[in-house]
Amino acid sequence: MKNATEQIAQKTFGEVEAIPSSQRSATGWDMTATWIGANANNGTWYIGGVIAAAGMYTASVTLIMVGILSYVFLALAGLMGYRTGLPAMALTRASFGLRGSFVPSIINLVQFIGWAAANTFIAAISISTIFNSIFGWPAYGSKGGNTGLIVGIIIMSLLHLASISLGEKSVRMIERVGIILVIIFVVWESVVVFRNVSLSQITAWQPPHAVRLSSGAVVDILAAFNLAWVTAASDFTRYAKKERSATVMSFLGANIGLFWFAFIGLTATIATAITMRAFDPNDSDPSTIAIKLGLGMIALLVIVITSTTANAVNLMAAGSALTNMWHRMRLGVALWIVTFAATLVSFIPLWFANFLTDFITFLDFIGMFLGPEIAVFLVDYFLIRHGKYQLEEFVKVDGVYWYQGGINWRAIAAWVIGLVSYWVIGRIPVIKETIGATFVAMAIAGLVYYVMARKAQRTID
Ligand SMILES: Nc1ccnc(=O)[nH]1
Repeated sequence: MKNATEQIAQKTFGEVEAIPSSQRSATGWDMTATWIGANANNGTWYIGGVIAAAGMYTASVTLIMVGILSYVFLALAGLMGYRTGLPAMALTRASFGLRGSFVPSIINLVQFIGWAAANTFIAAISISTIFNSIFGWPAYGSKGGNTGLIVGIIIMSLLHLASISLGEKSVRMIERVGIILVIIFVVWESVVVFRNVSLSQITAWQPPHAVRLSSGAVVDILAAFNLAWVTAASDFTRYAKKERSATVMSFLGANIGLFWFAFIGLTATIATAITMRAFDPNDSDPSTIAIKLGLGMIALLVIVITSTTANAVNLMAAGSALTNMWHRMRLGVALWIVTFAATLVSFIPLWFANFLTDFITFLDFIGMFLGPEIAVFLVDYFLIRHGKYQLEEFVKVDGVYWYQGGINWRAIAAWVIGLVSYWVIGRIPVIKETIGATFVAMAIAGLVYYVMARKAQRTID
């Protein structure tokens, strides 16, 4: 125990709260359900439709490989949260420095608000399409088509407010009911898809040359899509009772949600392209497909519910990032702020002609910023610190994680090198055609950080 003078002498920076094992209640099933719920939604369906532009074979092989690799990173990040009890952004204090962790925190705040807005907009497109078919409102993209979108955004935002104000329990309830509706809908839709076209037709279909996506482009799209969850992992796994739940179950849940929904989006989009004899990646919207295939009202329900559950995870992660920077703010208040911000951001695509282009740009930024960041904090925890962080150092000015003035410049440098690499490598044709830039940039950032951090450790020893 420190005496009073020592405590005054020891200056602190912010606050972090570790969840002790006595307060942990999340089971393996909760972890699986959280990550299935996170990925079993409209956005995943939509991304499945987007990668259809690479053809069935490239799209599905890439989907599986990138999913497995990305969610190994999710499991590793989840393990950090489980072992320490700390939220994701507080954990980056150890690698980036107490002050340096503001960089990952701001990125997380922006990207999770961005995701909530993207999912809201994707849901609003669906809602407006359904209003068009049921009430004859002008369709998305035609004159007056914004009315349906605006109503859709408002419906989604009210549901977000309801889900955060009622707290975690209500989200869990929505999740449980939602998953049953989703299963019914998805089975139904699969039956309709395969009644109209055969699997062999789907695998034989080739995208038109003008819109064809290379395999590297698909890797980068999917990597960004999947890695975006990694920086939220600890926010949830720190409540897990068992290590296996935090790691294996998160891994399984995220992959199940991803494969399940992206495959439906993929096959349904190709099926639409075959039956309509025209391919449009914007057709990947589930309700466009639902209506073209003769489904309707139930699609609306499923879309709204699943987007709400996914966004509950996004808003929680954004709120948590805000509290790492603004420690006097309670999580509840932070949640209200990020939810309002997400509502405002959801309206932005209304002013741009093509949501798909905006969305791909958003993913490009995520891959560039997050990939190298994830590489740095995983290398720091597992390789530099050998899986041990000292909890009491997380708030100490001049402590182990203070580095120079609160910033670990080595982490920042490795991260910047990683993101410049992403930018440069992504422009090399052979990379674009094959493995994509994201994982290469991660490897570079991780390696650079490892070398610099080891060198620094040796000089101290
Ligand atoms: N793939 C995703 C990552 C993060 N947030 C989402 O809503 N979706």
